[in-house]
Amino acid sequence: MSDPQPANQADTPSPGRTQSDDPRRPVRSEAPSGPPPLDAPKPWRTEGLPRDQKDDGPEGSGKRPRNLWRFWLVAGLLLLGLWALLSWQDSRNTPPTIPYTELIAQVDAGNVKEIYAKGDTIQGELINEAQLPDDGDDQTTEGTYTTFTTERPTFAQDDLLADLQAHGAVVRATPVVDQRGPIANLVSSLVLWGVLIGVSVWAFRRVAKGAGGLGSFGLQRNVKPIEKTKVRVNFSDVAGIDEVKEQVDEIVDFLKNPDKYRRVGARAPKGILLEGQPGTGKTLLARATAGEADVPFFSASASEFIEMIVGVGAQRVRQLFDEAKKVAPAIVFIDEIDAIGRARGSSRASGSNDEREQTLNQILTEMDGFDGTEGVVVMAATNRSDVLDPALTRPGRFDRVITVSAPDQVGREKILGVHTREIPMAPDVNLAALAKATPGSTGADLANLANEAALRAARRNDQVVYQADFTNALEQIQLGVARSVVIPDDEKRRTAYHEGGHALLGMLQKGADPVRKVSIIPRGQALGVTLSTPDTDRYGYDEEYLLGRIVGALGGMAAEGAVFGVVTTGAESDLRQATSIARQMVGKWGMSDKVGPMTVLFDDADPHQLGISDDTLSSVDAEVRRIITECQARAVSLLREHRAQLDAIADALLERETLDEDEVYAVAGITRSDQSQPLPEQASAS
Ligand SMILES: Nc1ncnc2c1ncn2[C@@H]1O[C@H](COP(=O)(O)OP(=O)(O)OP(=O)(O)O)[C@@H](O)[C@H]1O
Ligand SMILES: [Zn+2]
Repeated sequence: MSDPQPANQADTPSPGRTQSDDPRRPVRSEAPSGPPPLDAPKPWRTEGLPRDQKDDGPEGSGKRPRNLWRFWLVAGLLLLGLWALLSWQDSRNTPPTIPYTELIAQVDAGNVKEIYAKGDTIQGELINEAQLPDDGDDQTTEGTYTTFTTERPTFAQDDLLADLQAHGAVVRATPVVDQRGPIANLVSSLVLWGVLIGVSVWAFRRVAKGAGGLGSFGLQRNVKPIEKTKVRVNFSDVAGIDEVKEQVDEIVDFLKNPDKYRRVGARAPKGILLEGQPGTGKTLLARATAGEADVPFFSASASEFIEMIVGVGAQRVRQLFDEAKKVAPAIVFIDEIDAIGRARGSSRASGSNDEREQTLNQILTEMDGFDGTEGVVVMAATNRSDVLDPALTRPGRFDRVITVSAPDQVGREKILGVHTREIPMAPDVNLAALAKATPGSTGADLANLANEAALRAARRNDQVVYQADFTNALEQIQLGVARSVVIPDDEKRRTAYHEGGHALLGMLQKGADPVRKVSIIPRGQALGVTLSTPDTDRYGYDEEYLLGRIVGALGGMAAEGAVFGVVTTGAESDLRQATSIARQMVGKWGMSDKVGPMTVLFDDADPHQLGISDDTLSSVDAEVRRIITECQARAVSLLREHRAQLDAIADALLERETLDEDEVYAVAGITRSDQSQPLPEQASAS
């Protein structure tokens, strides 16, 4: 799941659980052992491309085995040549073997210059050339010889040493004859060094290439080319974001009929920046644009560029654009552009700065280089357009920014429609109801929901998917996967009161999001869960609502305190959530008279560096503490006042473990109808 669920989820976790702390995107419901994201970003994507269309050229994915093969072939040939040379030299230099009696004869003739003996093997050199004896020994060769080798028979009784000395021959301990000629020695040492140096250079390059060029040798061929992809996704696969689709329509038209624009000297926008939270379909939209225009799609993830050694990122950018220009009209898509496009000096930039800047500069250079007639349109995606370097959004670069936001209820229904096209569904499936129950969900969340529902039917071996599959899948996604652990009775009771506290306060406060589900079945790290979601999509919140959220978040701890008089670790994430909302109220949304209407809290920056004084910061702390303390007092007093209702919910939870919306309101004796009055929708999403 790439995106938070629209759930105000209050739970009793063990330590270590993280929660979204932005109340505008109510709390993320974690499915701790949920499936991996459907579309995990890969550096170079290959999309739905039939095998035969894949560009699998010499630099394609088949590169690695091929180059290795060539390497071993060359190395093998070299070794073979060396071996042949050496044995030729050896054969030329190997002295002929003579009979021992011949040696004795030469010694007696005084013709032996020097002798080298090791054990019974004797080598030596004559003073004058002598005729080889023709004794039929197959080891002797015809002709004359000066150097020789021979074996001394073990039964020989002569005193060879005395004989040799008597005839003035030199007896040595080192070989008289060098077995290897000088050429062979030179060649073998050269080859040895060559191989050593070659192997180390090769290994170094492999390492230096990092992910880019594993297993290849040769630098230029190493920059991984871009998967050119024929896209088979088009606008019919993108739903619920019609206003955004309209904005890219013009680009589709330009890519389809570049001449129409060229004729009148009109230029296509060079860069389009798609901005929006994860999972809203930015990548999908870019691909669909390419699919709709029927042009090649080049996709790269910016974070991949900066994992390389310095210089390679820029080189790959150059290649990306070169490849695109070759087949223009085309779309170049750069995902996660904020990974390289963060404003300089920003604190959370990752990767080496040099590499980031070089890569970014290369992208800017490439974009500046277009005169708009090449037909290459650059699309980039980010979920943090606020941190981007202004150089990126200057005119002539990514000057068209399209915000892709989470779909509204109608949009969600359409997206569910897209993702259930291939799913056989029972007549009871009600996509509209599902869309209503999933405010804040993104396209990716909904795609995941549809898939999870289908998986449930498949596990049952069913032919069709029922509404219950969808609602159960949704529950699992929103609440987490149930765990089968045995919880001791007293802890269960405490959890029942803890969740009961959250639920009751959620139901009692005017304007709060309705409670949808309360459960004391342990899920993931949590011992229990209370889920509230709004009735309608909400885009902005008022102070009263936010205070209600804090009161509700503190409700679990307050209930445990009121009933058992103890504080447990179960409130950790509740406290984090409450604190986070309070801090943002004071530091971001101007909801404190003391601090006033100014921004003190910045997402990315240290307030000190921005010149916020310590005085101001400590008054923020004081205001946060005041808000939380007041909310806590309110939680405690509300629960005391409504203790009977709290007991009723806790008892029902102990008995049934999970209560749905109707049940929990019934148990508490609260009627829902007059509960929520939708707030006027505000357009400001940030
Ligand atoms: N508007 C939509 N219509 C249909 N399906 C959608 C839509 N939005 C998202 N999806 C589904 O969610 C998946 C993930 O979306 P996508 O990768 O395009 O999101 P993204 O905004 O690029 O996310 P990220 O920022 O994480 O890369 C898509 O492959 C698609 O299945
Ligand atoms: Zn809690």
